[in-house]
Formats: sequence, C-alpha cells, structure tokens
Amino acid sequence: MSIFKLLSRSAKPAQASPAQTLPSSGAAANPQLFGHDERNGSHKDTTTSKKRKRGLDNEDSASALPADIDFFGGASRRTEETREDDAKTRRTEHARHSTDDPVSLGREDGGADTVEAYDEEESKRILRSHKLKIVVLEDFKAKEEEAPTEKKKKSKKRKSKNDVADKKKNAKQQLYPQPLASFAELRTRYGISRRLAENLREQGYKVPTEVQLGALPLLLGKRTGDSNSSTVTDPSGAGLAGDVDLLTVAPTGSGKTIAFLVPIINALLSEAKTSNRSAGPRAVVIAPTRELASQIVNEARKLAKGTGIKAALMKKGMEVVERAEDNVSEEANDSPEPSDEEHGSASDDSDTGAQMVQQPKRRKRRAELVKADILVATPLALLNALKLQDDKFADLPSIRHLVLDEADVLLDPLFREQTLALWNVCTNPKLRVGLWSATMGSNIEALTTSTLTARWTSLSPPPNVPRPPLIRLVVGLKDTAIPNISHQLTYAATEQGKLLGLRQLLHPTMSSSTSTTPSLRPPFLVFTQTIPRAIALHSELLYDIPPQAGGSTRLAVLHADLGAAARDAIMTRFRRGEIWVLITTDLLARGVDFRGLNGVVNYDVPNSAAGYVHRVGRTGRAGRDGGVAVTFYTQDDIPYVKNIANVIRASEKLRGVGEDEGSVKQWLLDALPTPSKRDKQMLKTRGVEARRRVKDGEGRGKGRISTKSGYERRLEGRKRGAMIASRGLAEGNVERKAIAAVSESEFEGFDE
Ligand SMILES: Nc1ncnc2c1ncn2[C@@H]1O[C@H](COP(=O)(O)OP(=O)(O)OP(=O)(O)O)[C@@H](O)[C@H]1O
Repeated sequence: MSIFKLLSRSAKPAQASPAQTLPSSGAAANPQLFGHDERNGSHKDTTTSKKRKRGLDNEDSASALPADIDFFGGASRRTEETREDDAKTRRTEHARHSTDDPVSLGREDGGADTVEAYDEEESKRILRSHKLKIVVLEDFKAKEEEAPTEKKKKSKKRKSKNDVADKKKNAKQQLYPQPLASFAELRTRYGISRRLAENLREQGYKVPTEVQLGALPLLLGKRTGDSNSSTVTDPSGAGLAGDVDLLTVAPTGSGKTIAFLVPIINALLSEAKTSNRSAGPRAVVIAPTRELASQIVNEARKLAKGTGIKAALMKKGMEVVERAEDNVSEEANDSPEPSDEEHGSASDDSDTGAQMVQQPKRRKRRAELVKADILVATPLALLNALKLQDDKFADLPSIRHLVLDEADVLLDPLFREQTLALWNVCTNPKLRVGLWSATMGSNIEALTTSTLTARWTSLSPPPNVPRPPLIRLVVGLKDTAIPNISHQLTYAATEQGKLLGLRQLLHPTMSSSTSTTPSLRPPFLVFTQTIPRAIALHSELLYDIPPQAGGSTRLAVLHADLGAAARDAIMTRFRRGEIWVLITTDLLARGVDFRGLNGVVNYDVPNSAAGYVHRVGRTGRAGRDGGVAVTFYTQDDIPYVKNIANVIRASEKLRGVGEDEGSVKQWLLDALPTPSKRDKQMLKTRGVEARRRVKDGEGRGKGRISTKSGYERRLEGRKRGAMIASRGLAEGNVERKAIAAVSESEFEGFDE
C-alpha cells in the first residue's frame, strides 16, 4: 500500500490521521538528548547534596537529580511507576512554594522564594551528565594584565614564564555555572521579565534543553535570591555575571534560538528605560538564509509578545540608519527625486510587523527607516542597507547584541567578508557577541578571538569598560549528528539507482515495509547538490504521487533562484502539511525548523561532514524520536563518503547502537578510502564533480536527471516501443538494443 494512498484516506488529506504515529510529529516527550550515563552510576554519588535532601533519598544516583533535570534517564527508560514518583516529587516542590504556577514563583522584583542553588559539586555532576563543557576560551583581561608584567620583570624571566603558564592554564579553565533546572527558575533566580516568562510558558516549554540549561545562566548572569547576594558571579568564581561573549556548539534542534533570544529580549527590556529607542536597533541577529532569518523573527515575536520589544526581518527597501545624504536631501526637498524602485515597494514589508517610520520631508528614496529593537537579517541584505556612497558602510553604534546564527557558515569564505564587515560596523564598546552552531571548526574559534581583539583595539576612543571573556560552551560531541535519528547509508551505484531508491521510498513495497530498517514517511525533505538537479528531480517525480493523494501538489521544489514570495509560499505550504515531499538544495540544510518532519533524503551526498550533520538535523528536533535519514551514494561518491560514514557511526554510538548492529559496519569503514585534505576541500567548494559536469537535460551522462517526469517518459517510451514493435522485432539486434535503452530509462515505480 502506498503511503500516499494511506494518508489520503483521512478526512483531511493533508494530514496524517491521529491514529498514525508519525515518528517526528507531535510534542517531544523530552527535549534533552543526553544524561543516560547518569543511570550507569558513572558520576559521583551525591547523597549529601542539597537537592537530594529534598525528598529524593530513595532513588539511585541518576534519579537523585530533580525531576525536571532528569529527563534523560527518563526519556527512554522511565517506568510508569517512576514517572508517578517524579510527578509526586514535583508536586511536593510546588507545594513548598505555595503555588502551582511556575512563572509566578517569586516576587515581581524576582527576589525571595527561590529554590536553593546547587553547590559546585552538584553543578559539575549535572553539567557532565548532560555532556556540557564550558571553558574560558580567552580571558582577555588577564592577558592584558599579563603583558606589561612580562616586560617589566625581565630579570625574573623564569618566574614570569611560570606565571604566564599558570595564567594560560587558568584561561582555559573549565567553568561549572549553575545549571538551569527549569524555566520557572528564569523568573525566580534570574529575575527575567514576567511577560517574557509567561510567553515561554505559553509556548509549552517546560524542561530546558542542554544548551538552554548551560547557556541561559551564563548569559543572564545576575541571579536573584541566592543565599549570599542578589548579584553574584558563577560558583566557579570566573566573575562572569552575564557579561560574556559566547561561542556555543550544540546539536541541531536543541533549542539554540531560545537560548540566545531570551537573554537578548530580557536585556533590551531592562535597558528600555535608559536607552534611546529611536537611535536604531539594539540587537542584530545574522543568519545565512532568508528562511532561517524569517523563522528567527517569528520566534522572537512570540517570545517578546506584549513586551513592547519589536523584531523585524531585514527586507529590500528598509533603511537601518539615517545617512548623511538624507539630511542633504531634506533641503532639496522640492526638487524631483530619483525613483524608489531599486529599493522595492513598501508592500514587501507588510508582513514583517516592523514599525516603519515614514519620513515625509526626506528624500523619497530613503523613505523608510526600520524601527525595530531586534533586526534579523542575512549578511548581504543588511550590508546593502548600510552601504554609503563611497563604498564604505554606515556604523551601527546602537547595537549592543550581535548574534551569528550558524556562525561557522557565516565565517566561512562564502560569507566571511560580509559577516566581518557587519561585525566591524557594530562600534558600541559594550557590544556582546554570540556565535551559535551545531558545528564549529577550530579555525572559527581562532578567527573569533582575533576579530574580537582587532575590533577592541580599533575602537576610538579606547573603551573604558572591562573587556569580557570569550566563553565556549559545547554540548555533546562536537560536529556529531544527533543520536535520536536512524541513518541509512545506501549504495545506489548509479544515478538511475538513486532514482529507483527514491521511488522505493515514495512507494514502499510490502517487503521493504517489513524489513528491520525504519521506513521513511512523509513529510520529508530531499536534498540535491545543485539547483538544476533539484529542478530536474522535481520534474522527474511530478506525477509519482497519485491524484487521490493530492497528486503533484504534494511535491515541490525550493531553491535560491525562486523569488522571495514563492519561497515564502512553499515554506508555508510545507509547514501546513500541504506539501509532503520538498526537494531542495542546501538552502534548507541549516537552522530551519519543521517540527513534524519525519525524515531527510540525501539524494546527493552532502559536501562535508558538517553538511551531513545539518541536513539530517532537520528531523528529530527537540528530542523527538523516529526521524530517518537516508543517504544515497554512487560510484562517483565513494572517494568522499567515509566522512559521512564516520559521522553516522559516531551518532549511532551516542545512541548506544553496537558496532555490529549499526547501519555502518566496520567492513564498510575499512573499505572506504580516506579522502585527502584536498579532496575534502574540493568537495566542500564544488561538490561531486561528476554532477557539475553534466548539466540538466544535456545528453545521457551518468550525472543526469531527466527534466521530464517519469510519467511523461513512460508515455513516450511506450509510443516508441509500439513503433519499434510495429516495424517488426525480428529485424535484429538494433531494435532489441533500442528497446533495452528505452526500458532502462523508464522506471515504472512501485505500485501496490
Ligand atoms: N525547552 C524546550 N522544550 C521543548 N521544545 C523546545 C525547547 N526549546 C526549543 N524547543 C523547540 O525545539 C525546536 C528546535 O529549536 P531551534 O530551532 O532553536 O533549534 P537549533 O538548536 O537552533 O537547531 P539548528 O542547529 O538546526 O538551527 C523548535 O521547534 C523549538 O520550538
């Protein structure tokens, strides 16, 4: 039975019936990914800890964690009985605070009535069990203090060297800040705005994910109601108090967006009274694609609802700063003005929700000045808006918070120049920077450090504020795919084999549905290497979905050559469940969050291991189980596929899958060649060459995908076959070869 026919049986064909448990859909039981080792007793027993004293004495060391933190252990293995125990414990905790309303704990000023802080040992244990590692990557202040000391004390060179070594050691010191036990603590312990806390609760977030558990305390800094002080530093004594630049590496779908937005919105709210809101945006979030930027704006708006904080997506035609030429033109106001067409029309911005300020007396060309507190943009869109006549860029001194989402790609050669230019126009000495991604090479760390230093020393006048440290937070193993998805690495030999494999996924046969490997169910994404290949694959599959299941409307292609409106429309239809199979390029590989996505097909292998991590990370988000990632590879891909096989192996290891049971067996790893550095670089920049050489529709090369649908080609094939047959098949080999060629190209698909 075709999955499409099955799905189309429901009253609303666009959605699966509730009875069907589509793997990645629905609410995530537990958004956290790690912590199972707690149960194995790998950590120290904490019988004496404060939290344990609060009614958890009978549980083993893992369960000794507060219920809200111990979801890991619980996620896969917790019994009904222990769940009930946890619920009781939670109720007891709430009773202690005389309310069941998590966000209303504490007073308006955020004081009193908070749970006790963890001691350092317990903080360490919790952070370790959730695979969080936080280190001071660069303690610039200590370094600056160290420099003159070294100069002056030449005679004590040896001693000085020891000092430097000690300080270096300290600079890489590991931190164990208080982990965030629940979102309620954001209000009670960190005193975030009541409205912000309510907005978080309204969205149903209860348990913080690992990255939130570690990053929010670091970024919010100030803690209220702790026993010794209302404003305290972290227990490690690093003196952070929220004033840090942060580089975060955390798995895909682990909730990084909330982790960077909450502290920004909260800071903007507390600065609101003192800051000049008309001076321009105060926070900028840069993302590599328009789709991701628009998603971040939506998230920010939900979190900032009712707070007065505005978030806007940077669009064509928006102005961010008033420029000198605007003022000049004010005087020449009556003279004819150039057309404003190059900046797009105002209606383009109608869905942004940003307040556009009309400047009636100004030059028409610069008619709109965005008045948003948080501006979200792709690098080029923002740079274009800042471009001055002399090819320089206008400064943005109002920006206090800069976030680079998907920082590794933003600092990759493709975007590096633009991103650094934007970083440099943020001239506020109190600028705080956040770099976030699921993958981060060490070159990005080095680039971040050098950029921070270059920027700091170039500030004029020299800043009279302390220089914040650069902290690195890593969740889990760096550059690894999330453990909660099933991987399938499938050798398809040729392009035809891949097409056959994809059709098999669209129309699973009985034998494949009873096989042990999990089957892929719509909605899913299909990634190709290039735009022409995405377009061609879309044409090829256009009529593969039966009309009774919605036909060709269930299939769509999304790529960067489409206009903004078309891209938005496809995204909306896919999110609504109207499109079931979306063929795309790496445009959607990063950041984009489709909650109900059941799987990902790498029709063409990704260009790097990081590419694989991001692509497959579109499924299994927020801890959801059951997502499937299928990767086809051909003869042409063999030189490059080992990196991907290694990522799969590491992810399965995290999941606890044994070496013999995983989808990548040792013999395969041994057989695959290790790509050279040069090969990797070539792959990253150009993709698999064979697929570039053969352009869409040209000849019958091995990299070709037909631009005609399979259905159309079948019809043509039948006609041709009939003609050949009518000429008489007995005429010899020539015709037989022709028939063979036709039938090779006309795969019939899998019927029921
Ligand atoms: N604490 C939480 N509990 C449940 N769901 C959460 C929580 N935090 C975030 N989410 C949900 O998890 C999903 C993924 O979040 P988000 O897009 O921020 O992930 P990400 O870490 O930025 O991923 P990527 O690396 O792919 O960009 C979103 O749908 C978000 O609403």
